[in-house]
Amino acid sequence: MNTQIIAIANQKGGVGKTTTCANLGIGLVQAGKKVLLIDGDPQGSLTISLGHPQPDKLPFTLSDAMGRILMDEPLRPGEGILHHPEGVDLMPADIQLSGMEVSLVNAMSRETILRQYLDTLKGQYSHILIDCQPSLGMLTVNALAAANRVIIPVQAEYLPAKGLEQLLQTINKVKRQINPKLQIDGILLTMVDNRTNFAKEIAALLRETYGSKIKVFGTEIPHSVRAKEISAEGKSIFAHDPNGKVAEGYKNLTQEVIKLEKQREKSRAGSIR
Ligand SMILES: Nc1ncnc2c1ncn2[C@@H]1O[C@H](COP(=O)(O)OP(=O)(O)OP(=O)(O)O)[C@@H](O)[C@H]1O
Ligand SMILES: [Mg+2]
Repeated sequence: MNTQIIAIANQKGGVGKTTTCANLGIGLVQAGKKVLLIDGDPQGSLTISLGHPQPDKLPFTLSDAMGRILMDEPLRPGEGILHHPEGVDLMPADIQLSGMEVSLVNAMSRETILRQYLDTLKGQYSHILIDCQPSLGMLTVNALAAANRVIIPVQAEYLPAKGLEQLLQTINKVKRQINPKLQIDGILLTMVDNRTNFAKEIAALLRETYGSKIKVFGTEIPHSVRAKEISAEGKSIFAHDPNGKVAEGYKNLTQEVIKLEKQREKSRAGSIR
């Protein structure tokens, strides 16, 4: 299986990375895909939002898996992977993962430990989504080194000035030095309040500034309290508010993501022919 590995990254906090990871992941499951989510944040927000309120009580988390790779120790097939009732698999994270940031500093091939871990799982999934922490540290670099695609959620409420530049620089550096396959899928506007023109202005500004280089997804995720409620419920927006506008947003995003990979496959096939 040609596994698509998508990092959901932005070093700015609270822009909708985790919400997007969970709901795009479950959206892909509903579209018939086999999906693994990786919680790449020591805060464990993705783990919590998928029904595990105390990640530090879990017997095995991403830091254990990466530790095995670092120590060259074997992993059992699927070891520590949790199954969510809505059909998605999850490699959880807890606060121990913050220690990994330190362990990696002096490790050999430190940028590719996560990639090596995912290599052991790849054949089993059509899609692996990585929820990044809000920083550009070693864990995010590991996610970018493992991925072939990046989605950048941007909260439509603020002008994403300097931060985005820095993120794009990091992505380009990883692409140049470690992972030439890495491609930016696009910028995703989140928490869009349609009562104001702000999102439209920001989208226009983003397209003007980056449009020639980076796609801004046609889908925008609307702001809704229903989206805020889901992390406490441990379920997706599709289960919590199936007919709401956020569910519709993530459904459309799922279709855009699938369309992108089909387009790329086609152009690859075309260039081989
Ligand atoms: N479409 C939405 N409408 C309203 N609230 C939302 C929406 N999407 C996410 N939120 C809320 O905004 C907050 C931040 O979202 P989320 O945790 O997904 O962001 P994040 O980028 O992962 O944050 P962090 O950088 O801390 O990891 C959460 O409380 C979440 O419930
Ligand atoms: Mg998060």
